[in-house]
Amino acid sequence: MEVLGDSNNNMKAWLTQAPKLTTFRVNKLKKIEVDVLKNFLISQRNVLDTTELPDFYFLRPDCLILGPWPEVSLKKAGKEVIVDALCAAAVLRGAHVFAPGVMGLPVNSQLGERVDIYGDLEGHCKRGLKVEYTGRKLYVGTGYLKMLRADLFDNGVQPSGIAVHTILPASKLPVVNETIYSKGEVLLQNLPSIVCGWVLDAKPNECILDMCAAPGNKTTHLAEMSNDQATIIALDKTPQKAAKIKESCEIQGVTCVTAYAFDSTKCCSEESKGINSGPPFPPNSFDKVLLDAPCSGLGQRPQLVNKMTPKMIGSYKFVQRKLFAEAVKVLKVGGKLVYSTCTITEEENEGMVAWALEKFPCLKLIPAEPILGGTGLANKGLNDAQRLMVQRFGPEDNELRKVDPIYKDSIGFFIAAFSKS
Ligand SMILES: C[S@@+](CC[C@H](N)C(=O)[O-])C[C@H]1O[C@@H](n2cnc3c(N)ncnc32)[C@H](O)[C@@H]1O
Repeated sequence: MEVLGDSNNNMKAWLTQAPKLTTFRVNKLKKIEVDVLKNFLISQRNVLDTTELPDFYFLRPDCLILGPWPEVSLKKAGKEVIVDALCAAAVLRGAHVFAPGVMGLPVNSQLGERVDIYGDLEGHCKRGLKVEYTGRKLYVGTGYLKMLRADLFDNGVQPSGIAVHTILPASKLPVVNETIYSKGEVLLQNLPSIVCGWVLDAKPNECILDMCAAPGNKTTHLAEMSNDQATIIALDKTPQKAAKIKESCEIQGVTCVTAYAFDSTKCCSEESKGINSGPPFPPNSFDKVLLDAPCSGLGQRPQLVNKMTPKMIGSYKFVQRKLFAEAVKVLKVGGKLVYSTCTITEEENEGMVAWALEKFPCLKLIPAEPILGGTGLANKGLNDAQRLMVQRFGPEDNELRKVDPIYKDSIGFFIAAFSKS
């Protein structure tokens, strides 16, 4: 199967790098003090012994962009901590190293000493390695050791907490997360995911269904943009995931969301007593539906390792189609359906749009405005007018429209919008 499209070398290189910017979604329901971020960066600047601060600015009132450290470099410490590939990817995006991600640490390590963080690119490092790892590895950052081998490997329980306090990722992104604001004022969110909320454009008094909602990052964005005055129902398959949505709403002070654990492939039923009774729902119930579908996730960056087989990748379209069919049923006539994925395969993106337009004559593709990403791919089932209505976020050159570089440097993502007649 063709996974990476025609420009595969370019795409592969792009996918292995971290985005050059960090994006926060800003909670409109809370007041954010920008000085908190500034002071946090100043304290890091002192540790890094540099003079300039990273650039930060509001792209829109609900979207804060933070750039990399402009002039900074650290000498390697000469002592290696080996982490798994997922942990390494997180470090490149500005995270600390959490204990479960650590695979190897030299025996003579001391608390508080400077260490170089390396990602294991082969997955061959045995947990608890004491000597130098000789497999393929990538330097991803530098930090201070917060746990010793005894805490990490020797006491028989899964360790938790920060094992290495990252001070500078190899990507030069600031080490920052939402905990610098303690009351849910901001959330780390990839730029295309924020755009997805803008496309759905939740308004007060609208009745909105978020079909695949956990952990609730888009749900809470929709609630906040409606000023907490829409009626939002958020579904996810398992009770643990539905609990995550509730937790996100609590942290962010959102009250207009009701979350249920429910299989959205069955979310429409003629027998339903109405949306207030919970899922399933009657046909034609919602003004807007968001289907942020389960997908192969191949747009995630950086991807240092990907173990998905073509068979696994090809399996997602089946559940996406089932979910899509239910979305069409529960959407009101005149309503808006937004379909999105965080993957790059044409089958789950342009291919799904082409399939839906053929399968549901009541659907019309509409521009997924505000249009900020690139066009849909050519020769993948959409004509040029349709390609211009969808948004594909990636490194591709777009002969049909110019794309601001900021929207080309996040993760791979796709958004399409439909109306129902
Ligand atoms: C891309 S993630 C959603 C991310 C979420 N929209 C956000 O922005 O925080 C897809 C979600 O679909 C859920 N899912 C998969 N199959 C489902 C089904 N049949 N019904 C409901 N949720 C499902 C997964 O559990 C996963 O949480």
